Amino acid sequence: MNKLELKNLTKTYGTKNANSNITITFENGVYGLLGPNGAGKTTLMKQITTLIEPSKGEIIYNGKNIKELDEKYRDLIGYLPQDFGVYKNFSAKQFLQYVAALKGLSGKYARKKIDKLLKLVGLYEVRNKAVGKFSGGMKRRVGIAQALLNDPKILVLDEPTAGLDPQERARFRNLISQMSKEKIIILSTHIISDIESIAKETIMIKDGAILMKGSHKDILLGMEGKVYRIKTDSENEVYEIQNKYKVVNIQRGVNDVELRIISDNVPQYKETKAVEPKFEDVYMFYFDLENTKEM
Ligand SMILES: Nc1ncnc2c1ncn2[C@@H]1O[C@H](COP(=O)(O)OP(=O)(O)OP(=O)(O)O)[C@@H](O)[C@H]1O
Repeated sequence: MNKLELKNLTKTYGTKNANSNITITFENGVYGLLGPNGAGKTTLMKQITTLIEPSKGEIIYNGKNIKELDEKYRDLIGYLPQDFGVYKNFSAKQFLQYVAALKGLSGKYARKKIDKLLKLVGLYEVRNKAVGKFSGGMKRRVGIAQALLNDPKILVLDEPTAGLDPQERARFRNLISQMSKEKIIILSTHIISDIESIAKETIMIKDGAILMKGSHKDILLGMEGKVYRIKTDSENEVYEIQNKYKVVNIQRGVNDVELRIISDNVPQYKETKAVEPKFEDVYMFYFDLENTKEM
């Protein structure tokens, strides 16, 4: 069994809540935390990894409070922080040996594990090269390898795909999917396509609180009948539509303009068509469109 329950987690700094009343149950699989900068994702991840103590609420792992489990709980965690740094002069292998030693792993077991992980993240061939010479994506992969050294049951990845190119991102998604059967994997991202392809459940966070959570399908269902495409050749209408509705996308053709909008009521324009919601619409509806597109 692998079950992690967050109950009413709240973190207060002075008069400000970095998060409040977060209640979620995680079981094996990938969970995506989606939200704009400052929404409270990092705070939540640090609470889960015990780096931040909640001001209120509790965390229960397999029926036991993690305060009681203490070291036993920390041994189950693998964490890739957002600001993960590596020692530039170390080779990938030396760096992993160093982290392994910090985690209390040594000898033949550690050596075997390190080789296995270097192969898993595709860095075995360059294992003796200085990490300082690695690309951003390669450094991120070293970060993922170090998070996996202790065979974690709970893997927490803060913005793991930041700075990865599309090929590296695809590789990363495959890696995560392969591991998700026997682990709880919690990852935060701004990138909708990360969530669409691997998360079994998405938790949308805004201003420190959960806005919505559910499967991709459940979340899209909530937007059913709210997304429309309007075509017009009148600039006045474009202006009016932009003022009246949340516009997700706007495309200018030679003779007309096509707008993708979100509305609770059917818009009354000549060329209006209801369309299938996409995850991007959901994000736009609740947050803003900035930072959501794959770079
Ligand atoms: N040590 C602190 N003292 C005061 N306020 C803090 C502290 N840490 C975080 N906050 C505030 O709590 C809120 C949530 O921060 P958090 O870092 O969890 O957001 P986030 O969603 O992870 O954003 P990002 O993606 O930028 O890391 C922010 O408004 C932030 O300014």
